[in-house]
Amino acid sequence: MSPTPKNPGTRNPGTDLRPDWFADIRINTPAVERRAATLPVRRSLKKDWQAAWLLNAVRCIDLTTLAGDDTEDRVARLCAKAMQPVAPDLLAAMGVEGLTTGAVCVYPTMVAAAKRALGNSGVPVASVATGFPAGLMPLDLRLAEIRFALDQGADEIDIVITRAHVLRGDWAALYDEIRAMREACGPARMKAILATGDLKSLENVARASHVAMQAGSDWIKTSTGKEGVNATLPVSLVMCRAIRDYQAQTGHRVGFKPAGGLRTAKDAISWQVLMREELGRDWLAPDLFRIGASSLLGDIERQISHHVTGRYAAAHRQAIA
Ligand SMILES: O=C[C@H](O)COP(=O)(O)O
Repeated sequence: MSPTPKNPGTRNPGTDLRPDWFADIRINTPAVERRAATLPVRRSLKKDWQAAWLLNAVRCIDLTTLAGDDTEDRVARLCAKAMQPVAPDLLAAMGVEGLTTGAVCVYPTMVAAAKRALGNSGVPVASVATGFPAGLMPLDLRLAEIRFALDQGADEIDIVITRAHVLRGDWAALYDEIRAMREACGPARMKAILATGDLKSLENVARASHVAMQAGSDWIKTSTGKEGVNATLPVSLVMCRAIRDYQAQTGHRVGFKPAGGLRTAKDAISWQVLMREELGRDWLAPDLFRIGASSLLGDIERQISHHVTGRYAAAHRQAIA
């Protein structure tokens, strides 16, 4: 029997490096792909049920801007959207109050602007760090970047791993690097971006997931959004099963964040079905589930508008995100 689960929101303290927990992992890729293919059609969600799942997706979104031309003004507009992600008239029609996104996610130099814009709304600011997106910088600079983001006020840190450690099977190097990042994060909760599109095999995805959790990551995240292939359902299924195995071994609950390329309301529902069926209802809340997305919210709001009014809103009503 698994150890008793920890409370939501508590940190994952990690463990010593335990390669024996993942060394023998073999993945049946066709079986994973078949299972993943069932998820988008697993539930035919209609009307109120569909609206409820879409509203839940909104509260789990890390509303993101990670572009070279980001400005403080753009970040302020993103934050306004995070605090009021769906038009007030639509929410009122559904009897919903106080809906925000799970967080906003920005580059370190934009954290202070995001904190100012969000004020005391309670919406956390997540900062990417450690040489996002490639991570190819000396470790001391990557750790310094975490400290900079924290000084600016970041509540959560999304780190990137050195893909070469995974490709060479150097699990000790990967563990030590993530452990050092976790220590640099202090009280801020940490998401480890595995950049799964760079990892070459589902076995590597599973092994990197285990090492990231053993090193104390509070969430594991698929992608930066900048790889050639970003979040996919097969990769997400493998990562969720690693989370389940880690919980069975330790009792610690680690969150999951698919990111990159999630654009449609249908995506938002498919990934929630995955969480519900593989990890259970507790993984449908922002403490344990985030969707990293820059443009998903627009389609969700469009579908919610259709649900409430019977019409699709004009694009200008969903101008941001
Ligand atoms: O972490 C979030 C991703 O960078 C967002 O990717 P996206 O722009 O494809 O939604």
